[in-house]
Amino acid sequence: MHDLACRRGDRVLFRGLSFALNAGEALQVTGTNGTGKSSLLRLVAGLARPFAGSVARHGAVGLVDERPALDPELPLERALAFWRGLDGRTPVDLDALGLADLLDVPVRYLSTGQRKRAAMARLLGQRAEVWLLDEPLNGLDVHAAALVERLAAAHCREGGVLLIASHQPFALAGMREVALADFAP
Ligand SMILES: Nc1ncnc2c1ncn2[C@@H]1O[C@H](COP(=O)(O)OP(=O)(O)OP(=O)(O)O)[C@@H](O)[C@H]1O
Repeated sequence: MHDLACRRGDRVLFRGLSFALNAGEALQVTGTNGTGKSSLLRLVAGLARPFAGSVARHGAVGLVDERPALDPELPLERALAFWRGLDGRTPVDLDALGLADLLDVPVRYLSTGQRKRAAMARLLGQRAEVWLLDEPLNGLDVHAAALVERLAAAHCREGGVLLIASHQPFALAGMREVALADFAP
């Protein structure tokens, strides 16, 4: 991220944000509701264009936000199979994610935490080098939250890059933190 600025509607949310993440590094962006955390992830993902500055990425990007890209009408197994057809057949431990007993349940019936875990399953299958996690612990019970923290640590150990947007604490050794409010105009 180089000298990045973000505008939504007629308001500039932040400006002058520069940051570099190398392989294995993690950064948490913090800030109160509406400071622009999700907007920043969308800029980094390439889903929105910066008002100023630029983003450069190396490697594939996996974004997990509150909208899992899983067909709500399909049973979970088939919704995940759709992505396996595109992402490749990386084995994902659905048991560890607490999803093994839910494979016949339509995605629209999954609880908030179950949907989040399903989104993590898809992310793991994607094998993207860059993980962008928007409020990754939202809706998760303590066991699932600890699991996601372990998955994030493993991702970084394997040389992945991690950018988290959250106002909640996320336990990850060595993760740096930046407060988006410091870049308000
Ligand atoms: N398409 C849009 N047009 C205009 N304003 C928008 C648009 N999308 C988001 N915003 C505004 O941009 C601001 C930042 O939104 P964003 O979702 O990035 O914040 P956030 O820090 O992730 O908040 P939260 O902690 O509530 O998730 C909010 O005030 C929001 O209303």
